[in-house]
Amino acid sequence: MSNQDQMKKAAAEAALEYVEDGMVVGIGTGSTANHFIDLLAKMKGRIDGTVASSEASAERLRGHGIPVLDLNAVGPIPLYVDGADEATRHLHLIKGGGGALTREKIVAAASERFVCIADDSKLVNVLGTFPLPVEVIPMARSHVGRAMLKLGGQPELRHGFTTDNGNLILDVFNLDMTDPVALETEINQIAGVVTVGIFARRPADVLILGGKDGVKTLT
Ligand SMILES: O=C(CO)[C@H](O)[C@H](O)COP(=O)(O)O
Repeated sequence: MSNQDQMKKAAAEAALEYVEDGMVVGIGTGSTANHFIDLLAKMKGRIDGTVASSEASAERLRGHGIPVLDLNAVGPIPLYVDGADEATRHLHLIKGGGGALTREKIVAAASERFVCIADDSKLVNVLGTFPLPVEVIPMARSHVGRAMLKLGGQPELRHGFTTDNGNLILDVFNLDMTDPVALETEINQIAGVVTVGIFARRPADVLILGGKDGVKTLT
């Protein structure tokens, strides 16, 4: 396992502390979330089930014999655990590197506590070095692309990729993200945008970062 992967795993392990008996746990997507799934398997008898943010995570959960529930069949979720592509000290995030941003944002919104887990290379002062994923309805691809250019970004279609919802992803480079709440609101309002990968209006509540000197928690 690479050093970075060990740091991801250490963050995932620390997140287990937030899991309580009888909980339904929201589960993110990506390599850090996968560590969390594998670790959660050891305590699967203690939770009521999970809600997955992607088909890939649902499949991994089921592979461990962990029940996966429909979000519509559960009430508010007490805990959501997921990774991020970038995070700030204000717990604002960029997500969607794995293309699961829409379901991730839905599960995060439906959750009372969002614990974000990452290796500490993801911590940044200002979001935006990582290209911003935007999920778009296919017929709106060019329209949304032009809107991104107007905002000062350079959109690139994620070739050969379709989301779990049947949509496309534009990865947008070089956006000014000094006010992530305002930019999230602005991009959300563009017709054809399903979800923008800025998680600032609903930031994480806890950020657990694995590093070479152990795990740090920001709240
Ligand atoms: O937003 C995501 C998927 O849509 C992931 O959380 C993000 O891409 C981080 O992935 P990883 O844990 O593999 O570094």
